Amino acid sequence: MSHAAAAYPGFSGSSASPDRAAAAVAARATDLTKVYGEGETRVVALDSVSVEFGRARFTAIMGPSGSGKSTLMHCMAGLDGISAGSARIGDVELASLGERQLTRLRRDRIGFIFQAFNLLPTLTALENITLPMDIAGRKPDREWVSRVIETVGLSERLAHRPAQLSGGQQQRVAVARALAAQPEIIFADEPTGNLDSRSGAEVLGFLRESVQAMQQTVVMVTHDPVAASFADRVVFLADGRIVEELYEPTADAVLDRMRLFDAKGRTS
Ligand SMILES: Nc1ncnc2c1ncn2[C@@H]1O[C@H](COP(=O)(O)OP(=O)(O)OP(=O)(O)O)[C@@H](O)[C@H]1O
Repeated sequence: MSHAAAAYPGFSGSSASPDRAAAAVAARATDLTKVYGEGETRVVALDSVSVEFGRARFTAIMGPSGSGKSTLMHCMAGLDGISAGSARIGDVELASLGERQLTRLRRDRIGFIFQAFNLLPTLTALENITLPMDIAGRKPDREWVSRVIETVGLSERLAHRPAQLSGGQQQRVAVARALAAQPEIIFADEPTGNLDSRSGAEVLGFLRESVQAMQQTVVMVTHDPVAASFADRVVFLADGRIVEELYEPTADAVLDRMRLFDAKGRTS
């Protein structure tokens, strides 16, 4: 049993294999470079990064603070422009889109889960879950939404407002909100950063379940080796470059790699 399976009862473990990585690609960066500032304040946050995020796969992005994790996610999600190279969601080249087209793409094709749950306090759990679809003028697929709500265990809490929910429950609402619209890809930035380990494991279990049972694609930035062990694959960044990948990671294997990079960082 993997570490993830031990941490999350009901979690059946990953059946993914590296072979499946060659299957359909949900998002792809090619020689993606992102530079912030100029002159003395110039920072190369991403240095010619090429990476594919497979469909119906759970990928974790790890690396030391400042290595470019959030930048990679923001560029791939169309939240930040790129300096050179290419970032695609499906077949769509993000740099070719205008601001309105980008907004529509984010709304219609991408789901987001942030460390701060970003729920609207005046809305109930159910209203928060269906809000993105309401804004997009899309009719929620009731059967699907019910399945998502059941999967994340919120059936008894739908009329509650965020303040009446625990942190773990609030993040489950955020997960359900991202899943309900059936986006092509979900980007999660430290989704368990504000949760205790048990709630965190639950939320990660639901994300894992959404990949396995619902063929959702998830890309998650995390510092936590246990969180990363729920993924099919871990991509390690250092100084804006991809330096390592790990398939079917265990928390121990992730920790080992992190120690290795720390040691290299100190000696280089
Ligand atoms: N808006 C910005 N303006 C200038 N520099 C930035 C900006 N955003 C990020 N950077 C720089 O780009 C580099 C990568 O930052 P990024 O936030 O992607 O790292 P990270 O790996 O997500 O870090 P952390 O784990 O601390 O969140 C850092 O050196 C950071 O200072």
